[in-house]
Amino acid sequence: MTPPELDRKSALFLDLDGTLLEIAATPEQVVVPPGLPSLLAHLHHQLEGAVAIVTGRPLAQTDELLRPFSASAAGEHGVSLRYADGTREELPAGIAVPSAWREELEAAVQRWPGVLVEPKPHGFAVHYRLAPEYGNEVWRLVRQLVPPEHPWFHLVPAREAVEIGLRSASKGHAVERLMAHAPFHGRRPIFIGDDFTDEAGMRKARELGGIGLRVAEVFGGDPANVRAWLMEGAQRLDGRSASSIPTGVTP
Ligand SMILES: O=P(O)(O)OC[C@H]1O[C@H](O[C@H]2O[C@H](CO)[C@@H](O)[C@H](O)[C@H]2O)[C@H](O)[C@@H](O)[C@@H]1O
Repeated sequence: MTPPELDRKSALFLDLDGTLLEIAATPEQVVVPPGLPSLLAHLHHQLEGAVAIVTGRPLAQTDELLRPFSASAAGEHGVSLRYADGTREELPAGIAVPSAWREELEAAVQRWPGVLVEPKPHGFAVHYRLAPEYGNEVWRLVRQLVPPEHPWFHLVPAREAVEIGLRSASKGHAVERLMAHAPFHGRRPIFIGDDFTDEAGMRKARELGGIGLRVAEVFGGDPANVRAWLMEGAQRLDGRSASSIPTGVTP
């Protein structure tokens, strides 16, 4: 499948890790290509603000990574929302993975060298990319902690990781909420993602008359191709040459 052409009525919903950014050994080691924030800012200007980052990372961390670009966004797989006018929808701080579970996971990773925990304001991720031999044990423990029928929390499979997240949130819900507001309302949503949690965002984009693009299928699994497509879209929208876009982004 070839990706569609961006047009002035598009709205972009972009996942971060594995979509805009190459996967790194640990969450802290991701590298943001130097021109990416300005490319996003340029598209944001061209699409009158209809560009949102929809990520599993907390919003503060996302802003830090993409600084100075900051716009509409959903963090922690849809738990936190920020609209174009800066309004936030955020759950109370107390609605979070219970400290007993956090402590049990922190204690467990002491026995599993290379396994990392990533505490978030509401959720809690465990990464085994550096020690895949412990993947089964990680899953065994999180399944014990969070049974399938748990009313508030569920397990979110991720790339070489698993996260305990809030059942009530999803990237689909985030797309729906953002699409109900300016400047997204009335546009054609294009959701691009690479991971299990992105599927809900893609489904919602399709339900709302748009499209969902999997990085593996449409971009050969390579975030550089996603960035190149965004760059081409920006050029086409401008009717200008690549050199006139102040990004310096190299796919
Ligand atoms: O929704 P996303 O923006 O794709 O975020 C999903 C998770 O991404 C991060 O973890 C993943 O990327 C890391 C850096 O490349 C990698 O080391 C890890 O193995 C991946 O699972 C992030 O750390 C999580 O918080 C996000 O939920």
